[in-house]
Amino acid sequence: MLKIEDIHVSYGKVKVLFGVDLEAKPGEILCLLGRNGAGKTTAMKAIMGLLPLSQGKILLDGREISTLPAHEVPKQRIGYVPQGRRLFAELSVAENIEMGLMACGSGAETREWVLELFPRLRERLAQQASTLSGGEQQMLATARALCLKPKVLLLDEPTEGLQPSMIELIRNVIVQMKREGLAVVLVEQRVDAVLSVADQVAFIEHGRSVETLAADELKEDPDKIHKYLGV
Ligand SMILES: Nc1ncnc2c1ncn2[C@@H]1O[C@H](COP(=O)(O)OP(=O)(O)OP(=O)(O)O)[C@@H](O)[C@H]1O
Repeated sequence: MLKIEDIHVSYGKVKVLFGVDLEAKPGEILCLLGRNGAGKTTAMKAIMGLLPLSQGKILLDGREISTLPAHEVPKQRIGYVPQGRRLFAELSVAENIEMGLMACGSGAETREWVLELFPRLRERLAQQASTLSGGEQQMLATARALCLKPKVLLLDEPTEGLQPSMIELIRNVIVQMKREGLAVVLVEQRVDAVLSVADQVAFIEHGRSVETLAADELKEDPDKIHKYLGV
């Protein structure tokens, strides 16, 4: 479904991606693992068209999307929950969801679907986003991305800094999205969390894809984790 082929990306003159290849398939969770600064977030931003590629391409269902302007990428039904959530802090929960729906012309049915996934948001529709707890903000950011009815969902460290009950809740939604046939790409630091949900694990080292393997293979060969992450 989503194919990233040999992408190279720079911030100004500083090159940070030197060849990243990934493939996210429907009904699967692909986890990106790598040390701090390896380039995981940069790869997600590049997929969303937020950073230009100096080499390589990104394809969705065989069609190149890396030539599209950034505002067209979500319309291809690629949902993105960036690290740090980026909500409209001054707006209410309902208004944040409305912004997500408007972005791609979704309606009441989609609104109902996301509120069923996150009942806690329904209880807080009038509350200002900035006053939500960290876990609730993560729910809202995820709900907003799901308003696109995405085929592909990119999540950058969605459980960072959350308490265990919230982590469990977010994790359940991610697994549910996989079951609904979405291709999920997840950046996650915690190896145990990766191994419990991932189908495929892609290691990125110093801006390069070094190895992608099935999560089951990784469980049988945990030395790889030490090799690439030093833990
Ligand atoms: N806006 C920027 N300008 C210049 N360099 C940047 C910028 N953003 C990131 N970098 C650099 O690019 C490299 C990759 O960063 P990136 O955030 O993609 O890594 P990461 O694997 O997501 O790390 P982490 O696990 O710490 O979130 C790092 O060396 C970082 O310092």
